[in-house]
Amino acid sequence: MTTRIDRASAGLPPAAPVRAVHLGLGGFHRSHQAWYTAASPEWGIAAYTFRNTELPRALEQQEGAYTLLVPGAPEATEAIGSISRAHPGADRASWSRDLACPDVAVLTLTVTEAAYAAPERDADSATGRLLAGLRERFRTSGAPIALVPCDNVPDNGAVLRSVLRAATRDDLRFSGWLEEQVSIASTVVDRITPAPTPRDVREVLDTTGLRDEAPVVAEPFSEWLISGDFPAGRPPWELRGARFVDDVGVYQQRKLWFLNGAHTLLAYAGLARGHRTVREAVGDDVLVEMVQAWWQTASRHIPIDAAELAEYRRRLIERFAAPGLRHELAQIAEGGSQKIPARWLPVLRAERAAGRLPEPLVRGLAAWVAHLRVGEVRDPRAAELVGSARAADPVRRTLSALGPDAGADDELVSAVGAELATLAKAGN
Ligand SMILES: NC(=O)c1ccc[n+]([C@@H]2O[C@H](COP(=O)([O-])OP(=O)(O)OC[C@H]3O[C@@H](n4cnc5c(N)ncnc54)[C@H](O)[C@@H]3O)[C@@H](O)[C@H]2O)c1
Ligand SMILES: O=P(O)(O)OC[C@@H](O)[C@@H](O)[C@H](O)[C@H](O)CO
Repeated sequence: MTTRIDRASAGLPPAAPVRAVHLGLGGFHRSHQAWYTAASPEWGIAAYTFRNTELPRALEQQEGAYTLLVPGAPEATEAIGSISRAHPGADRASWSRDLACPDVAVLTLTVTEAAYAAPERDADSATGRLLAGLRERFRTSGAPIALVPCDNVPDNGAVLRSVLRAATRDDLRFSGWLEEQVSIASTVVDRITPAPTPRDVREVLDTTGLRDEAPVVAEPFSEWLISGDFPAGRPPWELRGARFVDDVGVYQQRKLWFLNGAHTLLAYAGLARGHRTVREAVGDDVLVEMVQAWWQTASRHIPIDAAELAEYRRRLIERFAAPGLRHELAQIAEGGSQKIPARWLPVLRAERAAGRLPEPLVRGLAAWVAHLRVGEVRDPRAAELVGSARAADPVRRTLSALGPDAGADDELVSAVGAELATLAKAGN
């Protein structure tokens, strides 16, 4: 009979009082924000999923305790105890109570790129839930709070602010309170955290001797850059290396273009070449050459010192090739319509403005269209995109969905079309 992880079996202190709330409890929150918060025993998190009910149930049975497994760095594997309570998103009563509580100083979010795409008024959307909770706070204590979006979205703080403004413009008192009392930080977040699998449960049992139904596996590297104010205080995240900066802009571009941009290239081009994981894809010289060419192209448009970028690129290849982390290309390929605009388009536009056709992106876009034609497509716009990619003139129609300028660019459409034909001939 194996022992299940809980606070006592993991040697963790009792749950701390809740002073932070999280929306979008998934793998990344557990490997990143909860790990940073775990350095301080005074800050407990009440974490809410969106639709998942299994994860909060498992965490509640474990008193919030879970294992962060770090392959290749056994000293970094640890039991995390910063989640004091876990709730399904449908638990609206607790959500309202937590957000109304003046002791709660911080609300972090990992709600995927799609959640920021439009000002959603639907009560079940991330924005709807966020607004319902903030309205309760406004109605009760009115205490200040800081929102900390942690999704791979450029200017995530400014984007969240404009989503909230658009959704509340008809309510002057509430929107005035949001402007005055709700601070919104911008962040760059980084820690490669593949979607958890049943295999992780077995590995944790082998490593720690404890049964854990909610473990998470992540790489040793972690980064968190934050710019913004915390009017009601915050956990001392800097104890684990978070950095507070005036402006995250250039670091955001570096992360989104170099890391995430390369991931998205590897995902579509790698799947087309029969690979399944990032590690497999960076064992393929053709793909590494394409990623290096992408980085070379992106380097032209980012004001970071060449030596620093070279070191960043070297470390990325190391991180992508790390053994022990099974990062599925299919997972990264999900939601391309939400990811490509942030990861590739700024560089594509800058290159086109300079009269150049960036070869790695031509290949990446062709691989994306090929994926939409034959792959298992998971995307909030799947029906529309699959329809476009499988109709006549697929490249123009699909690129138009990314941006009208891309679809109207004859030279780009023709180059992507030629590449798509080459892929089709090669049997993909
Ligand atoms: N996994 C990583 O390596 C990583 C690294 C950096 C940033 N991120 C960011 O974190 C996000 C979550 O990643 P994850 O690995 O935790 O994924 P996950 O699938 O494990 O968890 C995602 C969470 O978001 C919720 N969610 C999904 N769609 C939503 C929506 N429309 N509105 C609100 N919530 C929604 C899910 O229910 C779940 O609670 C990513 O989308 C990305 O922006 C992830
Ligand atoms: O999490 P997503 O789906 O936005 O993107 C997939 C990966 O590119 C991403 O999770 C990276 O691994 C992560 O951003 C590294 O910090």
